[in-house]
Amino acid sequence: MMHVVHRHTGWIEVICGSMFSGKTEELIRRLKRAMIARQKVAIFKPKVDTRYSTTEIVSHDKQKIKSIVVESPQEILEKALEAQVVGIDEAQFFDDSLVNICQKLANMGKRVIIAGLDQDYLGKPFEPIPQLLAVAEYITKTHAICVVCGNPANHTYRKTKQKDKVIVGASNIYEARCRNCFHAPEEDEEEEK
Ligand SMILES: Nc1ncnc2c1ncn2[C@@H]1O[C@H](COP(=O)(O)OP(=O)(O)O)[C@@H](O)[C@H]1O
Ligand SMILES: Cc1cn([C@H]2C[C@H](O)[C@@H](COP(=O)(O)O)O2)c(=O)[nH]c1=O
Ligand SMILES: [Zn+2]
Repeated sequence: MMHVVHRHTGWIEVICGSMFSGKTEELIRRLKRAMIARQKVAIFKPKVDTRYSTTEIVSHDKQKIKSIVVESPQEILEKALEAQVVGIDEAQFFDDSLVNICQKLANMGKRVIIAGLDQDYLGKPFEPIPQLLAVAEYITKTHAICVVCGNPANHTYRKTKQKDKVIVGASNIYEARCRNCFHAPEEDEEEEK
């Protein structure tokens, strides 16, 4: 009879959705539960996001958890060697090398939980989240509430005319909108003509 040995495996979980949809709250919830179970947890966020704190991940509703600020995905790999669970917030601000690094971490037997925006303010896919969705074992799509009509919101509307893809901000610049109430800013400009 063949004897199959089941090796402990790691995996990738992605939490994605619009701004204000509860990605960070869900990430914090999962990480706190792992900590309660005395698992070794390492939490990271990119240097570009210093919105609320440099030492913590902070949700829009002020829930917090200690985190390490890193400049690159390679730094996550180096600093997560001892961890059983790896949390990464604002993953859309990392370059595409994050995908390979998360695969490596999962192949090392770690649980990797990633939160990030799946679309930018134009409604375009926000890399590297779409690539991470392709390789993840588990995917959670979170929804905010459309501030115009109250439907589930899958989009992030930018209230200013800034055109850079990356503009760090919160409700001062952005709002959650549903499919019906969202339109890309170019459409605003068309209407103004
Ligand atoms: N339009 C909205 N819909 C739902 N929650 C909102 C909205 N605007 C602000 N919030 C707040 O944002 C919180 C979610 O924050 P957070 O987890 O940081 O979201 P994300 O990481 O997806 O941006 C909610 O619990 C709520 O307090
Ligand atoms: C849509 C969009 C957002 N951003 C920025 C704005 C915030 O700093 C983060 C998202 O934070 P959250 O935890 O999901 O609320 O991303 C951006 O730079 N470009 C965009 O198109
Ligand atoms: Zn709406």
